[in-house]
Amino acid sequence: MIEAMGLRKTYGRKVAVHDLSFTVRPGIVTGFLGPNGSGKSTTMRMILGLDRPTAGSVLVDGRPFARHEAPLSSLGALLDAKAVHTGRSAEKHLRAMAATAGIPRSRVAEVVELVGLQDVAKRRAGGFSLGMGQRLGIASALLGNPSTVMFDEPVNGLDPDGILWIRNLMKSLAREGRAVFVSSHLMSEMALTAEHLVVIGRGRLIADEGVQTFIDRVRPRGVTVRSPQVEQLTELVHTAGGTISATPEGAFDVRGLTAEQIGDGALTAGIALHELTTVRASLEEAFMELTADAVEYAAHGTTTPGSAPGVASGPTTDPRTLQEVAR
Ligand SMILES: Nc1ncnc2c1ncn2[C@@H]1O[C@H](COP(=O)(O)OP(=O)(O)OP(=O)(O)O)[C@@H](O)[C@H]1O
Repeated sequence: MIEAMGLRKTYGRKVAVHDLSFTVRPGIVTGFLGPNGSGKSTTMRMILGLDRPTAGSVLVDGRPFARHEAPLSSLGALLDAKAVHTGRSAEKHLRAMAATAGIPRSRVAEVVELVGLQDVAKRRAGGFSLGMGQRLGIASALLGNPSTVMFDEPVNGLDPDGILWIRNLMKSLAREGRAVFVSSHLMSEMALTAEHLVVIGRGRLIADEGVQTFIDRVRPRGVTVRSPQVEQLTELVHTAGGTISATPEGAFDVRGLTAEQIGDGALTAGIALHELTTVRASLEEAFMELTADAVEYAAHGTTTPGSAPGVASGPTTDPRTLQEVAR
């Protein structure tokens, strides 16, 4: 478990991280998202004690990481997979790490198998491909059987097989009850992997909430409707102030009205509907919208003056209900 409390980091006059507070809980994958330069690496470095906070503090399992007697058993981290430039074999590299940390040798074979490096464990790690290096970095992070794992951009540069492997690994580490904290630029990947999100922009907290809650903060993209009564449907939508356009799949994309409004209006007007689906924003669309100007937004639960553009309260529409329109 990671608890950041009022974390702040300045470099000269540059404020890289502003009063950041969040918790990474056990048993779930928490995604750490933010545009480039938003302070993710700086935050991770402060968690590991590699950078000292200008203010605030961060605890790993209730203590600063540096104060743990067996740090590798509390937090395992992969910050830069390319950092493993070693002339040693993967096995020797892991054995040396284990010996330094007082971890039994038998654990080396376990992690080698866990990350699927058995066949190449005796090969020089310096000659590893990016994917193999990534696996070795993860093996190093898991060596101490830590209760918390933290990975910075673990899927960068990996092929689809490697990405799938990392996704499944993260989920299984969380299922084992570990706290998993992972940053990534790949939103579609995060949507599949993470249950919870910590989102920052320009060093400030934008969201600390479930993935679906985050997505629901932006307007749905529209409503997909199928109906054999095209003319009546079109008239209904236009009269209520919505827009309607045909999709290549033979359905209609309705904007400016909710599915409930369309459904109720169609019922009153006697229009048969064969499909009525709200199209939710993707995580990527929500992320782009909510981090577009990070300074304008506040963490969930706090307010900014006026309502932040893009933060949904439902589509704007004709104040009349569609039943009224249909009558
Ligand atoms: N050692 C440093 N000296 C001065 N400024 C720094 C230093 N490290 C980071 N910064 C600045 O702090 C801000 C946050 O950087 P950081 O690397 O933490 O962001 P990030 O979210 O990890 O970005 P990316 O996704 O591009 O890796 C950036 O503006 C960066 O230029």
